[in-house]
Amino acid sequence: GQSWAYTGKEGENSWATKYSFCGGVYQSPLDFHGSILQYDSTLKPIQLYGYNASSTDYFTVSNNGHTVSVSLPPSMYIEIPPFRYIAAQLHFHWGSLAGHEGSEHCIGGKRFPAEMHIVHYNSKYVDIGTAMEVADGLAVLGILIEVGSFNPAYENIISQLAHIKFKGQKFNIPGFNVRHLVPERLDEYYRYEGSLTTPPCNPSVLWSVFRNPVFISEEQLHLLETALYCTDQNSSAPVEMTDNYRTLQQEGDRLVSVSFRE
Ligand SMILES: NS(=O)(=O)c1cc(-c2ccccc2)cc(-c2ccccc2)c1
Ligand SMILES: [Zn+2]
Repeated sequence: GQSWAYTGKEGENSWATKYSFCGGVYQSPLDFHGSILQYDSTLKPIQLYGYNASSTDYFTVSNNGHTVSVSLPPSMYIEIPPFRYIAAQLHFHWGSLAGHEGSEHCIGGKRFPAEMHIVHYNSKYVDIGTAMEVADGLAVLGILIEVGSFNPAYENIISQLAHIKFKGQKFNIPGFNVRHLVPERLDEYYRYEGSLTTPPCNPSVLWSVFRNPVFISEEQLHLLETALYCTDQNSSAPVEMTDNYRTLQQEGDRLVSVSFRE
């Protein structure tokens, strides 16, 4: 489709001219801060199914010019009663060597080094394109990423980035257990109604952002921040893929439900 970027003429302040939802309501990401949080005792632990993909399955890792995405099999899904949401793909948002802060959601004003999104669509819709167009179509899991010790699960993806340095490149990798990319506590998360954080910014996402971050090493983060380009292999003006996160949006009259007390 049309082009957009995170900086320059086609940066996020111009998204709304080409993608009207981006200037609309219920936009994401948000900063999870005291005054908009509300404890909700009815929020149950997120239920993951089929996340332990077999190594005979394969995932396709792609550079789409804006992020690195990993295709996921429809045998993977989550249940958020009363609906089942089928996995589609996961992808990342990160910063740069300069800033090292590239998460989209923030907690109490703290931006994390990076964030991973696992995108699912409501099984009541025939396909993801249809689901994107309706308010209850998508459910995205947000995983905040902190710097800590080396993470072998994330290495499954990070070790492949050299194969997809340029826009349009894809590479198949053996399936692995995606559960190991997700924090331990599936019962502690922030929940709100929001949107895609990239154009076309459809307000069709039920967000669940886990309270606890996962950890990757400084070297793994450095690779994520330096390996990829937004441009294709033949470009005469290569553009590094960094700072691919959207700024914080207005919560409007929205509250964010939290599944934990303190
Ligand atoms: N950040 S996000 O979670 O809101 C998101 C979801 C989906 C998405 C993916 C499949 C089905 C439906 C929605 C795609 C992107 C995206 C990121 C970079 C470039 C282009 C698209 C981002
Ligand atoms: Zn995302």
